[in-house]
Amino acid sequence: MPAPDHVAEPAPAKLNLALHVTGRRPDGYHSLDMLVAFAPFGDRVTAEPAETLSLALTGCFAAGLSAGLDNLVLRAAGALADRVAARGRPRPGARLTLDKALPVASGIGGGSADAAATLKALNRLWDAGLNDADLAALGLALGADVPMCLAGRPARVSGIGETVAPLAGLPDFALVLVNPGVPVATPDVFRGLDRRDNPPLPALPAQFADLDHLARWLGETRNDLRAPAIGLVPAVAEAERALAACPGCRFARMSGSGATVFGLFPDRIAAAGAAHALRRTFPHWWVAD
Ligand SMILES: C[C@](O)(CO)[C@H](O)COP(=O)(O)OP(=O)(O)OC[C@H]1O[C@@H](n2ccc(N)nc2=O)[C@H](O)[C@@H]1O
Ligand SMILES: Nc1ncnc2c1ncn2[C@@H]1O[C@H](COP(=O)(O)OP(=O)(O)OP(=O)(O)O)[C@@H](O)[C@H]1O
Repeated sequence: MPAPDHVAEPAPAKLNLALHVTGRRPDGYHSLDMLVAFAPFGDRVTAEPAETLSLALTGCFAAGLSAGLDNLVLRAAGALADRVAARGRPRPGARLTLDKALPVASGIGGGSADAAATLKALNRLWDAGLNDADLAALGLALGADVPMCLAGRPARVSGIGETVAPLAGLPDFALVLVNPGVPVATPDVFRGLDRRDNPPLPALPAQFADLDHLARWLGETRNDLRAPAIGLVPAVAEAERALAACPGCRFARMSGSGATVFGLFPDRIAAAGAAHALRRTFPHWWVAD
């Protein structure tokens, strides 16, 4: 089969439905026990053949981001190009475009999702032949969230993010995401933790019967990064309260290290109604459904 001349990969927002900090390794990284899921929307990475690597940014959050070598898209592309070159092939290039729809440094893994989408896109464009385990190992070196973003489906995730156990499925729900517009640096939030030896997640049922079952189970869990994040950005608590008060919202919680808060709704009509009301009340917040 000839190599494709244009590859596009979605980079959906990652949600930490539950996040327990269970320890700290000698290198400073924290061991975590998490339930993660993915939104049906997010960024998008496209790749076309070219002599060298380059990156163009589009989308409503492009302005806040550098298109230089520090961008996780170019870091992922560079790491994969090195791997291809190490096998004796010429170092490949690509013209990459990142459509940045997710707010930056917002706890929904945008950079990690972009890195994962880039690895997948270029693995195909370059016919590089890396398997899922190779890609996950390469991805982990770019960010702890990249392996779960490569999997791209609901999972229990542990270690520092490298152990990804896909779940049979989650009940159907519709999502609303709210971000109060303040970027949060993940290391600052981990630094603010009072305790690092919390219990792991409670046992997962073989299957969740419905959204109310999932919401009850989530009620027994935590996001341990919530308190330090609220210490840095008090508006997270306001976003949680505003979402939880929307008609139909079954559960609301901060994702990752913040400041984005997700709300779970039974259907798209309830979610759209909540998003509309939130946009009117908080015109400066980012609201997605
Ligand atoms: C908070 C989460 O988003 C939950 O999914 C992730 O653990 C963070 O994932 P990420 O942004 O891809 O993380 P990285 O870029 O690897 O690390 C950013 C910083 O977060 C802290 N960090 C991250 C992951 C982890 N398991 N322990 C940590 O302590 C470290 O200070 C690290 O320097
Ligand atoms: N393509 C990218 N998208 C977003 N951030 C990027 C990208 N490339 C580099 N970065 C840098 O990575 C940092 C983290 O951004 P990101 O949006 O991934 O954070 P996050 O959503 O809090 O991630 P997580 O949930 O994994 O902690 C930012 O400081 C940003 O400058």
